[in-house]
Amino acid sequence: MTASSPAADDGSDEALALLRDALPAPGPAGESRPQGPDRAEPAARPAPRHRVSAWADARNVAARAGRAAPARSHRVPLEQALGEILTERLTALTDLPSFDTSAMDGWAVAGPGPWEVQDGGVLAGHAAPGPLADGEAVRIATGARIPAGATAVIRSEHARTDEARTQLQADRVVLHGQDIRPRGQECRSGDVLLPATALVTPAVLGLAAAAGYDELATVPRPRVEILVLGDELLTRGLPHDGLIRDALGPMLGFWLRALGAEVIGTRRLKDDAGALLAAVTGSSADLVITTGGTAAGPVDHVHPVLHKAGAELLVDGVAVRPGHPMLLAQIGAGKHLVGLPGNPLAAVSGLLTLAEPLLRELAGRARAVTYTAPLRNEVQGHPHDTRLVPVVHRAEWVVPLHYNGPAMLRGIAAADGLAVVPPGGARAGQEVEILDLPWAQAGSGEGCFT
Ligand SMILES: Nc1nc2c(c(=O)[nH]1)N[C@H]1C(S)=C(S)[C@@H](COP(=O)(O)OP(=O)(O)OC[C@H]3O[C@@H](n4cnc5c(N)ncnc54)[C@H](O)[C@@H]3O)O[C@H]1N2
Ligand code: MOO
Repeated sequence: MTASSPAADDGSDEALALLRDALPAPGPAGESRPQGPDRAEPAARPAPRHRVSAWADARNVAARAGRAAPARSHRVPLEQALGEILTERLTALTDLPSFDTSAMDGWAVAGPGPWEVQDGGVLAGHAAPGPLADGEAVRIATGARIPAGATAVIRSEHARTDEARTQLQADRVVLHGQDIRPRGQECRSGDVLLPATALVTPAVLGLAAAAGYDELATVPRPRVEILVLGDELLTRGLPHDGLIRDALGPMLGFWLRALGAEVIGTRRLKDDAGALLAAVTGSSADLVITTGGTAAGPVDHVHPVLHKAGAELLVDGVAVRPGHPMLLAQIGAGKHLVGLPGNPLAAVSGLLTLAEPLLRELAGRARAVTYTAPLRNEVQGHPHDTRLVPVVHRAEWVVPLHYNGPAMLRGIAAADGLAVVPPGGARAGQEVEILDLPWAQAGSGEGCFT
């Protein structure tokens, strides 16, 4: 990396710690150093069981698995369709507006002025008003029906009545049809408003309601069950006696929902192969997510359980740091399991590498437009593997964050996204692909991460 920060040009820089992988840093930051064949590794490490997939290939396999699942559609009340993808075109069920309507509060007038003011007035949502003859005017509210015979609306501030309030005079020229929204101005019944494949946003819900819909046909959110594995995990209080807090249970459900999933449950299981087998084979979810137990330790049960369950491993290890033991398996017809490594940032890496493309395709969503941004600082690479490194946006740059070790969430919690650093690393100024976090906005990410 560059020896000194070149970018002490904004107030936040002191809070931005740069990657120091090249330094022999002791302590927690040292964990961010890539582990690989070039580095000293425990002598006891077993030989790899299989060929790991390249990072981009693994994502493609996950996306293909999602695309291969049978197409699904359901019809749900509008409010339940938010965030889902339309499976049918949104066709107007009515003209919009559905009647000639006043665009302003004022007077509906017929023919040239001055006009004789009629009794009463026309309000939005009320019964059809009586017709106007030439030379007549009536008070009218925005959104009210235009009386038959009316030729224009004059805004209240552009006309005056005499003292007796029986005669109306305009202050300016009145154009034929002014401030009248004609029926069908926005669409005619049967017009296609949105294609199937459109994402249902709050604005789409509004349009659908305006166009007469009570329900929408959409791709159901893929149903996901989360199994958090580990004897060492606590759900409350401070770590003690070798026990630690479960950092994944509180995070994954919301993250998966942001990725388009319906989370049907989060269960915590002890390191017990039988319990895991029963949970995996008994789950009704489209996607089971496990955390931990993916490696080859004495209580790492995911591989043996998948074998016992007759699952087909589609991805078994990915050349990415952190997260390389992640896996994807088919556990039944249209049913998948993503095994996330237990180290929390490694689990995030697995979530974005395998779960995101799979869920995206199952939910019928389009792939986010990929983009690159220049790194403000050099990032040391792994010799063979892709690295995913938390970054924040700063002006036109992305700045790599410290505390990016596999067991750390401090970097990612302050990040806007993850930089995809190719094997071998990336120079300062080099363009790298950025995976945005679902909630990130460019320029956010303040926090203490030095
Ligand atoms: N001999 C080898 N050992 C390890 C390798 C390897 O290649 N050879 N890979 C390492 C890497 S890299 C990772 S990542 C982990 C993956 O391990 P597992 O998926 O089997 O996960 P666990 O062993 O269950 O846990 C790892 C670590 O994470 C902590 N953890 C687990 N769950 C949670 C949670 N819900 N919240 C917070 N922390 C969690 C757990 O306590 C461990 O510290 O394997 C390495 N080992
Ligand atoms: O590097 Mo592991 O894959 O800690 O995540």
